[in-house]
Amino acid sequence: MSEVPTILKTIIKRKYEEVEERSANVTLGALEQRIKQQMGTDFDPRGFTESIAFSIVGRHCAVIAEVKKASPSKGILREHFEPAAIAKSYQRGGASCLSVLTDADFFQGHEDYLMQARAACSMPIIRKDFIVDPYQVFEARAIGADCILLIAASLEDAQMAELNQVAKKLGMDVLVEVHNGEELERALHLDNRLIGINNRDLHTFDVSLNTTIELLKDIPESRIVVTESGIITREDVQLMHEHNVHTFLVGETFMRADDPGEKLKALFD
Ligand SMILES: O=P(O)(O)OC[C@@H](O)[C@@H](O)c1c[nH]c2ccccc12
Repeated sequence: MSEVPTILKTIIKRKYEEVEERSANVTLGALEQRIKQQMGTDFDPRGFTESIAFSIVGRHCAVIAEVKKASPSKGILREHFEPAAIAKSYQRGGASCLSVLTDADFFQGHEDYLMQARAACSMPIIRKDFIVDPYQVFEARAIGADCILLIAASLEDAQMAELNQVAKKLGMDVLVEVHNGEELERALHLDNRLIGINNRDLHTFDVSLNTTIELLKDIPESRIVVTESGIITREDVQLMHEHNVHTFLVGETFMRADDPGEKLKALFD
């Protein structure tokens, strides 16, 4: 693997500790039990990839709208933070899916935020966290996540393949995130349709939409490309459409707006 950015290293180190702490508290068996009990209820997977594919066919555009209170690079993004109200606003605004940060230490997220957002809408949700262990994948399903994020930069090939399989077995979809050619090549070996290209460089926090454009040529038509981070203006959206990228993951621009769903409409309608 190429060099892992320092912030990511710090976060990942903490995640392994977190898994230890959490699994001592709630066993994997207990999580499996909870998942079983919830079968046949509103917790059943909502079809994340399917919702995106449906929006692209119907309106040539799919937006994964993020619910994020803060980030390590920007600090607090939204003081008045109510995940249920934000989810409703996003649904009115025409989002296809939601992304909810559950990491507490670096993004001020929480599992409860995902559950609150999901109960308030009918959209599928990705658990936005740093997943390194199958335990977290079970945890994601137990709280109602429909999709998980796997960050290629922080995972070995075998680990990524295993986490991908565990997610699929539980009925969830997977978004594999890459930032360069080497990570993309590894991601393409996975049996998975959604490829996220993060425009944010985790070494410098610089954002460049060229990251998406440059990596595109190596991605087969059968995959769905999600451009992630740094989408701010209608020109940004237009630029992506010109390159045949129609799926967007947007956080900060919406979180800084009074009404996130209205901002979504203003950017994408
Ligand atoms: O807030 P932005 O610039 O619109 O970016 C959203 C999303 O791409 C970003 O939050 C993100 C991309 N990959 C991540 C991995 C972990 C945490 C967060 C992220």
